[in-house]
Parts: sequence; structure tokens; C-alpha cells
Amino acid sequence: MRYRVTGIKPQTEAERVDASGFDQEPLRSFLDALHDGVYITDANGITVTINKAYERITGISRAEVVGFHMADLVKAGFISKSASLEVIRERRPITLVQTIHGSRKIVVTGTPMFSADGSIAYVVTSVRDITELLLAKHAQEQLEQIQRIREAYKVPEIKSLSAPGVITSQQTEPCFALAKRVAKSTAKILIQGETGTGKTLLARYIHQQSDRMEGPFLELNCAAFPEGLLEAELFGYAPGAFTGATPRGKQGLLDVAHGGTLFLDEIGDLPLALQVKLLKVVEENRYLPVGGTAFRHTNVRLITATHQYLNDHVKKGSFREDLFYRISVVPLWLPPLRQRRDEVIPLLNYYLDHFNQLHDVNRRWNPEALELLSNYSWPGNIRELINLTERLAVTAVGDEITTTTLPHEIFPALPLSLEPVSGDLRQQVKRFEQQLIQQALAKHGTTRAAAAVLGIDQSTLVKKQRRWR
Ligand SMILES: Nc1ncnc2c1ncn2[C@@H]1O[C@H](COP(=O)(O)OP(=O)(O)OP(=O)(O)O)[C@@H](O)[C@H]1O
Repeated sequence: MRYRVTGIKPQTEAERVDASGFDQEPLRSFLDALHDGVYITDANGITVTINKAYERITGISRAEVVGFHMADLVKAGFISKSASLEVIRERRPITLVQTIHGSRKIVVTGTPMFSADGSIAYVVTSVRDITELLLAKHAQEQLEQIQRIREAYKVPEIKSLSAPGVITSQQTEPCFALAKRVAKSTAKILIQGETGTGKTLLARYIHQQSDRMEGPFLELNCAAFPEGLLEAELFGYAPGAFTGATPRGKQGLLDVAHGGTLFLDEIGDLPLALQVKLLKVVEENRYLPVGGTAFRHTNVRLITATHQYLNDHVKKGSFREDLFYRISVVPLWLPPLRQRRDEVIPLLNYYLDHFNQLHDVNRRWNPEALELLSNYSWPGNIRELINLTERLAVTAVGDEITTTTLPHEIFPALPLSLEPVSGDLRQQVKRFEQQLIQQALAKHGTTRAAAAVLGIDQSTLVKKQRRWR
């Protein structure tokens, strides 16, 4: 006998069969017909029987367990923990996830069967193998993640810098001029600037000015993904590199961007382990895909960007000094919008035209509103300006965007006073109503919220808005 039975005299399989009746027909056939595994012990935790599905799922045979105590089977390493013993201890159904043979995962639910006197007669445990299910789920999650990243790459092709929409000023012209001069070289460029200052736009401009303009321009935000996923996206992976990997492996962006430009945004967030791999790319134009054994060559122009002070990261040791110097051969700096005052009004006009077309409206800036906006600090830079312009274009009442339309959270000092109105009573009432609605919209953002505050139906408010156009 291979196991010592804990405090209970071991019984032979024949003895247990006689005592329980579980192995007599037709019960035996019923149990064997089940797809899920079944494991039955008596009240002491001694195995009474198992069915064929249990043998199939676990690879454990009847002869190895029937007549033996669960505690000894756990000790011998057949299973990681015993649901039956817990059921006996707790006198209630118990569900566990067990590991068998170190890798297969099974869900085990043990249920007590009580005798007429309330004592436990047997514990019946059902067993379901979830290994395949977990693998399928893992593979599905990986695929979904990769799909999401691919979607994120689908950035619209940029307008050329010669298009009237790209606004520059004395503060940014030198930066664009330098970018143009170095675009045709292979020198590595690091673009620095606050978020929303136009770093991505500048990187695209460099790509368009370079000999690679016919090749792809791909962008990856290093702050947006966990390390493992970032590595897989950047360097790709070899077939079967990890559970759930596609059988043919996957190309990394360093491959996909072949002949073009790879723009790595938020490079300061690149984990140290990946910095080492990137250094090899920068120095030797080669890299090892995840799980790969052979180096791959790459032909991409690397442009990096950050809104952080990388020098500080180098001092703290969170960014490699050698990589920093390699990627910042030509550093470019985009000043924040508050230091580019000359650009604010042209940007406001350009984007208002754009949203007028997009939303089929005909708004125009009132000079006072324009004045306030051009003196605003724009902490979110051009992106904030674009968002606010769109908001005002869609929420304004009437064609003119006035100071009363400007959001209170941005301009809290603005009095919510009403403008003086003139004309006959009907005209004055109409204009007064218009101003009240305009204020409510500016303050509450949506027609639904503004209508609720004014105590009118949303449809009534929208109808009034239409009449003013
Ligand atoms: N000079 C410009 N003229 C007109 N639009 C601009 C200009 N610069 C940037 N934009 C627009 O402003 C928005 C933000 O620019 P962009 O995405 O390039 O900023 P960013 O610095 O890369 O931001 P982040 O750091 O958040 O990635 C974009 O819609 C871009 O087209």
C-alpha cells in the first residue's frame, strides 16, 4: 500500500462497494454517464468511489484512491486541497479551485449528504476542468487588447503644414524651421513640451519633410500600456512566445514602420528593461522579438517626445543616461500656448471655422469674448483650445459667441449679468429670454441640464434655439 490511512482502518475497494452501494448498477452507470467528474467520500473522508469522468479529467484511477483517506491523497500530492474534508468540517457545500499535476485547473464543489439523524453520510463532489476555458479566456483577452491597440493606431492622416490650419508664430517658427532642416537627416530627435502643445503634429511634420514621407508614420504612447504589452507591441513576439500568442507570432511596430517613422510619445515612461532593448535599436538597428532567438533588423526613423524633464529622470536613475543622449541628438522644444499669445486668436478663428462646417452652424466670436480668451492661460494648451471652441460652437445661442457663453468654471470672475436690451416689449422679452437660456447653457453645459434648471422641456429649449438661428 502506498499511503498511510489517517486514523481509519483502510478498507479494500470491494468492502467500500458493498457498504455504499454506489458501485452497484444502475447507479454506477449513471455516475459514469456524467460529463463532470464525481468524487464521493464517506463521513470520515475516506474515498468511496469516483466516476469515469473524474479519471479522465484528473488522470487518477479508481484503484489509486478508493478506500484511502483524503488527507493522505493530499499529502501524496494527488490534489492540492480536499473539498470533502472541508465539507465534513463545515457541514455545508464548499467550492474550491484545485490544481492537479501542477498545471490543470479544476473547479470542485463538495456537497454533504445527510442521514435521517442529521449526521453526514457522504460527501458528493463534482469536478469540472476549466483549464481549456481559462486558456481560451486568456487568449481572447490578449486578442482584444491587441485589437484595442491596433485601433488606437488608426490615426487620421495629417494635414500638411502648408495647410492654413497649422498656425505658427515668432515663438514656434524657429522650432519648425529647425525641424525642417534636420528632417532629411537620420539624427534622432527628442521633442519636449507640455501636453497638447503639438508634439505629435511636429513629429508628423518631420516625417512629411523627410525622405520617408511615402513610408508609414506610426505612433505609440509609452505611458498608455503595461510593460508586457508595450514590449509585445514595440518588438513583436515569436510564435508561441506566451500563452495565447497567435501561432504565427506578431510583427512589432519596429517592423511595421519599416521605411517610415516611429514616434514614441511619453518616452519618459518607458520601463528600464525596455530602455535597454531600445538602446540596441538606436545603436545597432536591431532587436530581439519577445520569445525570439534571432535578432531582427529594423529601418525606422525614431522620433521621441516627452512632457517631462528627462534630465531629472536621468538624475533619479529612472531613465538611462546613454539612451537619453542617443535619442536627443537634436532636441526640439514647443513652448506652452501661454507663451505663444500671437497664435491664440488665429487658432480660435481657425477651429471655429472648422466646427462651424462640422456642425453646420454659423458662429462668430464677439470681440469681448475673443479678448478674454486670448488672455486666458490655456493650461491644456492647443488641445484645450480646440475642445472649448467645439463646446462653444455647439452650445451657443444665436450666432455670436459672447462673454456670457464662456464657461463659468474657466472664467469664474465673469459676472453672470444680462446685457441691456432695446426694442419693443416683444423684442425685449425675446432677447431677455435668449440671454437667460444662453447663460443656463453656458453654466450647465447641456440643453437637458439647462432646460431642467429653467423649468422647461428640453424640446422647448431646442425649438427656441432653432428659432434664433
Ligand atoms: N500649430 C498648430 N496649429 C494648429 N493646430 C495645432 C497646432 N499644434 C497642435 N495642433 C492641434 O492641437 C491638438 C494637440 O496637438 P498634439 O496632439 O500634437 O499635441 P501633443 O503635444 O502631442 O499632446 P500630448 O502630449 O498630449 O500627446 C491636435 O489636434 C493638433 O492637430
